[in-house]
Amino acid sequence: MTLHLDDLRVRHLGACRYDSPFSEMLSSKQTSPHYVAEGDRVLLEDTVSMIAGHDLPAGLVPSFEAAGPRRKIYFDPSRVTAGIVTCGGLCPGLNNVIRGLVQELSVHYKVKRILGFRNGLQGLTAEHRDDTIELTPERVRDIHKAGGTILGSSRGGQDADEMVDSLVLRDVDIMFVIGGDGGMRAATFLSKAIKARGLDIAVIGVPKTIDNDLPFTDQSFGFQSAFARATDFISSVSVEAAASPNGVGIVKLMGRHSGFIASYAALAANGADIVLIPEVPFTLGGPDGLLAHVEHHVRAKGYVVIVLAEGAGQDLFDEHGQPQHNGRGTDASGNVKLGNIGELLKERITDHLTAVGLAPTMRYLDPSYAIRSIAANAYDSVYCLRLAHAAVHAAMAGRTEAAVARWRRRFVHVPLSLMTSRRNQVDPDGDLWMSVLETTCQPAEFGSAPDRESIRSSVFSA
Ligand SMILES: Nc1ncnc2c1ncn2[C@@H]1O[C@H](COP(=O)(O)OP(=O)(O)OP(=O)(O)O)[C@@H](O)[C@H]1O
Ligand SMILES: O=P(O)(O)OC[C@H]1O[C@](O)(CO)[C@@H](O)[C@@H]1O
Ligand SMILES: [Mg+2]
Repeated sequence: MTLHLDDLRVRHLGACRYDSPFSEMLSSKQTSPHYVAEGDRVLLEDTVSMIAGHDLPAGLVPSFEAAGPRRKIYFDPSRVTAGIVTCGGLCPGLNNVIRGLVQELSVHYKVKRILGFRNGLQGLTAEHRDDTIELTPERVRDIHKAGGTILGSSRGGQDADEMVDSLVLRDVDIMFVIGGDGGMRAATFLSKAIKARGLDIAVIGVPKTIDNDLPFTDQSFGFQSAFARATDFISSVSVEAAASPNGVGIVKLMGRHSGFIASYAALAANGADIVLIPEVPFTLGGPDGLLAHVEHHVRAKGYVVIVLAEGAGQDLFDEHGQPQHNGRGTDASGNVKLGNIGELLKERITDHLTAVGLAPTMRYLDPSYAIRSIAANAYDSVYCLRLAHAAVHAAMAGRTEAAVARWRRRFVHVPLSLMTSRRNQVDPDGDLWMSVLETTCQPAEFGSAPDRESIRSSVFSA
């Protein structure tokens, strides 16, 4: 998908006429390696060949609007009511973002009121629209020390007009949606319904998910905290497997259809022999298959450690007649339910090793929610705070139907339509996966795996 400058422009509600509380501080700000001045833009691409490929003057190559405080703002802060909602799966840092939004809105912009809508976007339905939490700096003082979200979260669809009615009835002028791909779709959906009704309400998305499956951001917040926590479980099964005859240590990690958590956790723990991710299909049998490779490790060093992304090997269920493990169907938000690849591999590895006389000692861990229900680590805490600041500046400046993100280490405004345009996945031909192969010394592919694109399209078609 070739992007042009116009594809990266975000919608503005109108002219900014009010003085910003930051206007004095900004008077001397210039673009530098450490700051992007108001009006300057951040390049989408960062190699000479990619830039040259556009054959355009610098000002016309694709670029994002820089995030950050403006000299003039669209809303009169004294008349602003802000709303905040958290949706989808839990993620370290949700409370940090809420706290950052409340502090910036209250302390610097001195907005009139901040409402926390409960339990995801269902909190914007007629049934729940009045069940809000008044958010103040005192109320959020210590919330960043705990995982989860003080507002609650949920999955499932809501009617756009009903949600817009709630914003109107609660006098909300700016709405912050903290969510993953689903939440960003919801924010898009909400923004378009607001525009269709000619309403002056800004919607700003703060991209969230441990999966890191969102595009146009360096990383989604919470991802680092989650994969850091996952390394503890990899270390545990490595100790267990190494101390057992024919030890087989397996850790199954979240990440839905993206293998970032498994890849980064394996690199961080630096102890895995095999990493399996959704983006790289594998076969079980045959001389080059996974089972033969597992057997090789057990024979050569007495044990094997496998880091398994929950979305890996989904194509195997049909081929291997394992419907009992295959979730099939979708969750309330329409996300495909994954088959339990951990159970399938446990069974197939146990059968294979037993058949060749290497009865295994299986050590299997599925940390599942343990890696996403924790508080944010120091890195994500800072990242969440700065995303929150950027989100408030964007909303107060009348940007809408946009998300705030960090792109090539600069904070930028990304059109919501781009945030949901594709799923961010590990590139099997990219440098991250190359690092995994260099670290594990596993083959680039196990057996003559099916065509990657056919796997990808079949998994994501639901
Ligand atoms: N296609 C869609 N159109 C409109 N709204 C959607 C859509 N998909 C999801 N949503 C809304 O976004 C909310 C969250 O979506 P979802 O449950 O998929 O989690 P998410 O935001 O992707 O987060 P995570 O991936 O971290 O779990 C849903 O409850 C629903 O309100
Ligand atoms: O929260 P639920 O509905 O159990 O969904 C779990 C899914 O949510 C995530 O944690 C975030 O999308 C995925 O990694 C995981 O597959
Ligand atoms: Mg999602």
